[in-house]
Amino acid sequence: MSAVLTTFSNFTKTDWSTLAQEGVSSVPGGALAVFGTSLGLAYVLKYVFSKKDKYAPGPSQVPFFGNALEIPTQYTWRYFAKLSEKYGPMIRLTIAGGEMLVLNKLEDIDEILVKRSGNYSSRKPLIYAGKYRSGDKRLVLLPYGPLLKKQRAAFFQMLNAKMVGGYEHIQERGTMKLLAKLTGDQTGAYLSIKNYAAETLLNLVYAKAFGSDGKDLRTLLGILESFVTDMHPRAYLVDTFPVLDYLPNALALWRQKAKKMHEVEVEFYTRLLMEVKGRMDKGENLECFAARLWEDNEKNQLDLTTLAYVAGSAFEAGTDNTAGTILWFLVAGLLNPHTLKKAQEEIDRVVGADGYAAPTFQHLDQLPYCVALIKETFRWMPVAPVSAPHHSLKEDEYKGYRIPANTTVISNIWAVHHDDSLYPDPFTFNPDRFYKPDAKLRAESLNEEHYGFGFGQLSPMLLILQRLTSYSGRRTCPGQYLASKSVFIAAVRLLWAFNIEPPVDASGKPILPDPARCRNGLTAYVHVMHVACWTSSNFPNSEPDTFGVVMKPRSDIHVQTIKQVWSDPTSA
Ligand code: HEM
Repeated sequence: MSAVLTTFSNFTKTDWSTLAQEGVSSVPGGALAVFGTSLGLAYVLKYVFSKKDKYAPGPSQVPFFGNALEIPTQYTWRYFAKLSEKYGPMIRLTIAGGEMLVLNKLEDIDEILVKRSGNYSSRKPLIYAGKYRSGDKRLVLLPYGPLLKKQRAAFFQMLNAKMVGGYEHIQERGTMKLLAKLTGDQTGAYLSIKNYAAETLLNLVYAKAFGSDGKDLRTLLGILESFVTDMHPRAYLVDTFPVLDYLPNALALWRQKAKKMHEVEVEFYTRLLMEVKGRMDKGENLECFAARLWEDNEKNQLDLTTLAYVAGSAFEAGTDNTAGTILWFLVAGLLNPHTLKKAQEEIDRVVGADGYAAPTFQHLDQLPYCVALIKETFRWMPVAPVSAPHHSLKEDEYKGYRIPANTTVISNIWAVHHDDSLYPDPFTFNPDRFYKPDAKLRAESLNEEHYGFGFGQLSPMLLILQRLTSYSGRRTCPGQYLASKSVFIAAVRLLWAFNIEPPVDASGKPILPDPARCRNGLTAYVHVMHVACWTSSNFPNSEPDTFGVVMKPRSDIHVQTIKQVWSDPTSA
């Protein structure tokens, strides 16, 4: 009950004030009153008559708002899991007349999002964030159709399991920079991990590092922050009432604002892309996502703005999730020190305990416990606990329930990962559940047996199809092979270099993180950059709340090796 009340106050504070500022202010009062009354009536009628349909069960709805006032903007996954204890694994909710179906069980997700993916792989069309701000070109918001397929194919050509092998030296170099920073300054651990994720991606996408003035980093984070806010379906009134899009420009100030942002980001992403082209034209041999996009564009035939968005999307979608997972790895390790010890022993057995050589990707297949540790991190606390909302195209029926066209379908990854019929004793962090000392391990093994990257592409048939074609699944994370490797190499190298321990209080008692407390990853990021805070997201991702960690270098030799490798730009 208290959770619902807290949530309610969050909702009132943030979303509705945004609606009031951005939407209502741009419509004349009288027209709005008539419009509002008719809509109100329509919603009441819909509410009354919809009772005849057999929908999935769910909490009762109030007229007009439906369940909007009770859906929390934080810990949404726990709220959905709690509802499923009362109503069953499929839950119907409505938000201001819009249908929502929440799926908490793997079997339902598998049937709806995977087997019937042709109907459930679209996104809700967003007028503000999609049509105007993104010029209908941003992958993550694209409805299912030819442009989405083209963009995903382009992503897949650059980031499939085989191709990401070409980026390993960038990831290894990035982690060495991280270790070098941490041996010098422990206080900035949080920021260093954030920087590692951001800079590694910038390097992978555009073959460059952030300038020392931090200008590009600030611009990128500014775009990211405002975009995630803007794509909340309730951020702008026009997305709840699309008819407002017929208003002329003079009465729709939000439209000018969205178009302005579109211009800013197109200019920024195009500049980064053109820099890569300029370097290629001068004969530089660049190993990066943008260079491969240019090379493959004869085949892909994407226009310049689309190309700019495809490359920018890689940075936007990957930065915070990668950093958040590394932070969860630290939290899990602090609470379960025996797992870190076991992993360290394994690393020492493989590369030697003397500190002269750091583990690399070449060692992955000899580190089954470390692989299991990372997989368990993805399972235990998925950084995207509820998947990005999918959108159905046509009416459907499942298990006797009606699923109308245009339903928002949300899969609760966290609930699946804590289903004890799939993962016994699910709240215990236990890498042994994935430990297979005799299995033949590949980098892709990191992505198997959990659903941290969404649902639907790892069946053996699809994997074969993937290797033969550009098929990348309909909506699963196209950066997943890169992401899991970035997390793996960072975690394994942190373990190799440091003893990872909690800080202690005055009486010597360890101060442990509380795994139940987390915050939206982007909020924290933005907070660090001293920009205004924001509290809700359409694609909520989670990172642990502030926690203390002490990383003690394991020996002077380890420190020397790190310094030596880092100071030599040719080694990683
Ligand atoms: C640990 C890191 C990451 C996690 C846990 C993660 C997870 C996810 C999840 C759960 C989705 C939604 C899937 C769905 O709609 O069903 C997603 C979408 C996406 N991810 Fe990731 N991701 C990570 C890193 C990355 C990276 C590094 C990139 C790019 C290089 C990336 C690019 C994308 C894109 C473009 C989408 C939207 C796909 C679409 O709408 O079709 N992600 N990710």
